[in-house]
Amino acid sequence: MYKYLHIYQTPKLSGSIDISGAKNSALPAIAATILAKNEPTLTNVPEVADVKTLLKLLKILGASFEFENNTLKIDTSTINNTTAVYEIVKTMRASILVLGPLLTRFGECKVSLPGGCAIGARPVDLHLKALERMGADITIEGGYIHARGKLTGSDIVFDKVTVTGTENILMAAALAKGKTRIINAAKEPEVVQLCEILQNAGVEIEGIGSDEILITGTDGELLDFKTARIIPDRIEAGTYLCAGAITNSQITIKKANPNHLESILIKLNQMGFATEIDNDEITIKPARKIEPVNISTTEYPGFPTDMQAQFMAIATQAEGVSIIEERLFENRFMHVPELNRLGADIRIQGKIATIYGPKELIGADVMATDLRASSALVLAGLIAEGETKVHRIYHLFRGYEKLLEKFRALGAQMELKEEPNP
Ligand SMILES: CC(=O)N[C@H]1[C@@H](OP(=O)(O)OP(=O)(O)OC[C@H]2O[C@@H](n3ccc(=O)[nH]c3=O)[C@H](O)[C@@H]2O)O[C@H](CO)[C@@H](O)[C@@H]1O
Ligand SMILES: C=C(OP(=O)(O)O)C(=O)O
Repeated sequence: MYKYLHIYQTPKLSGSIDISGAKNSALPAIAATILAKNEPTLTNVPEVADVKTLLKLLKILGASFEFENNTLKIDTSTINNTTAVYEIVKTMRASILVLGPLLTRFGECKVSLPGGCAIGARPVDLHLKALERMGADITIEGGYIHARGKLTGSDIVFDKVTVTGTENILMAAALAKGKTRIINAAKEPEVVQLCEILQNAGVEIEGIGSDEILITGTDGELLDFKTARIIPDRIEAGTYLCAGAITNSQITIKKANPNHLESILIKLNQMGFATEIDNDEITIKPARKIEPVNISTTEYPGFPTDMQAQFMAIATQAEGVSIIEERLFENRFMHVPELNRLGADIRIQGKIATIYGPKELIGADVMATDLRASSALVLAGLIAEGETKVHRIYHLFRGYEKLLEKFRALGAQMELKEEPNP
């Protein structure tokens, strides 16, 4: 049997929901526990498929953990295997995050080379070059990255800003001998949280939140982790705000961090939606007229690629022509043909999507292709006349905790249904 999401048209949403911890912060934070001498505790960890996949990988490596009520207590002192197998890595690219910590702690590891995925080729060449600069000997054998050697601090210049690349080098540098300078580092809030976790565990780090980070390694000494609370998921927060926007409703998200959502809020405001911030709560209000928008995805603090698909769904309802440029991933428009199946008029030319709005959407069968493309289809399904079935829904559960519960709390009508494999 396989599951699909059956969505009934829901003209208006209302009410409020809590935002979960960020998947993209939980993953590096969990990988970093490989560097621990104690048993670290992480709170506000989202119970999503990607987190469970990473924990499965750590268990295969020999770690043990308890994960209950969003609190993770993990013991990595028992790791006795340093091979991240293909069977796990193929289901989650972020498994590459164990490369830096395994190598720096054990001096040797094998990590299956992540292939391309639905949104692009996504090479890891920058991770590998940086580790080589730090003294690693890296070969690719039988589809595996085989890394060996003791790491020493070095100057790393990333040719492109890479989030998991920066995270891998931060973790590798934490136990290396000497100082590592990362130039052109990623500044995403998730990178900042990883720096803070490592700093609280005893690693000297300067330049946190800037594009130049200086890490003084402990020369092999394991770290004493303090309990850390995973930051709110800015992409989940943005997605629910988009649900308010596409249905032109007033809803409130709680336990969010508005500072991490600036570019998203600005674009919602430009589209005519007022937003009100009260500490960690954000309320979105209906627009008198939904205005078209121009968006170009870029690194933080710019507009996130992980919100591109959701804004495209809203743009189908704007009164005029919107332009969305995807600058990070070469294949991140897989939702376009599916939105068009629902009645949207979106045309792609290279990195640019032109969205002709407003168009009345009509329910249909659509196919989820990746995590955020799936969420855009759910948003479109809310306003599509009649019923929409979103297939291959497992993508969504990689990153949205309690998705059905949260949408239902806002008044949406949707259910998970099963049908035999075709
Ligand atoms: C688990 C996690 O945190 N995932 C996020 C992370 O992915 P991820 O860390 O994989 O994305 P990167 O920041 O590395 O990718 C940015 C760009 O650099 C390129 N690149 C990257 C590494 C490399 O070695 N060579 C190379 O060419 C990529 O193909 C892409 O075009 O940041 C992306 C960009 O904000 C987000 O969409 C993902 O949700
Ligand atoms: C692209 C994403 O995740 P990943 O980098 O793990 O594929 C995402 O969270 O939108």
